[in-house]
Amino acid sequence: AKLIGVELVRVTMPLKQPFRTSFGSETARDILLLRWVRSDGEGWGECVAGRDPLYSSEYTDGAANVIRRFLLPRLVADGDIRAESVAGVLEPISGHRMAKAAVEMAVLDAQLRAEDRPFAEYLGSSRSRIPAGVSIGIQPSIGQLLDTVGGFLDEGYPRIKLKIEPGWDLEPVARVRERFGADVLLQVDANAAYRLSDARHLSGLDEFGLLLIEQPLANDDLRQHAELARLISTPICLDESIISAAAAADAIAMRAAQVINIKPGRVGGYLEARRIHDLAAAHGIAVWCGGMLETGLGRNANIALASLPGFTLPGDTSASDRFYANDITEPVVLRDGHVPVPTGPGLGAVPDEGRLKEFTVSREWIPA
Ligand SMILES: CC(=O)N[C@@H](Cc1ccc2ccccc2c1)C(=O)O
Ligand SMILES: [Mg+2]
Repeated sequence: AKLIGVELVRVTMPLKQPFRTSFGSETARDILLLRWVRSDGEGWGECVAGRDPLYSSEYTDGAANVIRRFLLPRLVADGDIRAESVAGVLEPISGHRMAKAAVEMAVLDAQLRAEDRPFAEYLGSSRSRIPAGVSIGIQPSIGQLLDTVGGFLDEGYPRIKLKIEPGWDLEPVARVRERFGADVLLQVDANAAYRLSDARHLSGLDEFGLLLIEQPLANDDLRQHAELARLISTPICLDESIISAAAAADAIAMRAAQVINIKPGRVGGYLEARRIHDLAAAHGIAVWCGGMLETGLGRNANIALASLPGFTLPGDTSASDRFYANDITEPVVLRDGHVPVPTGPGLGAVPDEGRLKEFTVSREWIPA
């Protein structure tokens, strides 16, 4: 089918509460969406980059720029690009994985819709729903943390993740354990806030029976994570460090990660994400699907990916209303601690025109 053109749509989604991590606090999500228009239909992609380059070196304006100037021209030149070819065609462009992932996602959505195929069927997965975890930011006080945790447990979330940083780690975990007991599935995410010299301090988490500690050290330091893994008993999970299947192979071989958080945007797309799932499964490494405060577009695609069998731990695939009062798609809803795997064609969701309009900041049409 012929490519007619691509539309870059910038939306700003206000968060219900500020979301604070060790790298900053966010009150709204600045998101770049792509509408991939073919002669036989269209597809949507979502770029997970933040407005500012804090979680990673990518940022929303930069992604829009690299897509407009370097990624689209190469794909348009190809004529009738298929999703499975996008990564190869874009390989000469160095980095920009989140931007590349957004483009591949839009191509994949359009392709699957044209074939009337649900993403889960394309992946060969069969679960109809998956358990959903929830990520809780650093709170202003222990009291507010306990209220927030209690609220999400009351909603039925089967797994709680707490953001931690130096000065907000042992006590919050101890107080959550004290209030909610030892059986709650509990994990922490440091977003690279610690150093190897903090190992003794971090071993203080070992008594709390956490599922894992996510990305305790610097994004580019597998060796130090392997050292830390010998000094603490809490399993180490990597997020920011795992930027590709090759990086996952290194982390597994070096024992720098016992668990891997898979984020399609971070690794360059859903097809690379599946390769990491397959690699981890071959090594007996558990994976779960991370979140980037996606709209229902990325959220539904993540849920379909997370329905693959190797995703054995609940991911950050919370309901839409965890972050947003209104989503730009039909909201993802939590039921009995699970979210449904989308069954419609493509990646499973389309924007509601009215909602999209409400949050749109700018639209830019790029003819093929
Ligand atoms: C759900 C969760 O904890 N996500 C990320 C952190 C994160 C949080 C907020 C973000 C906002 C804009 C861009 C990137 C962001 C990444 C994580 O697992 O580490
Ligand atoms: Mg993380």
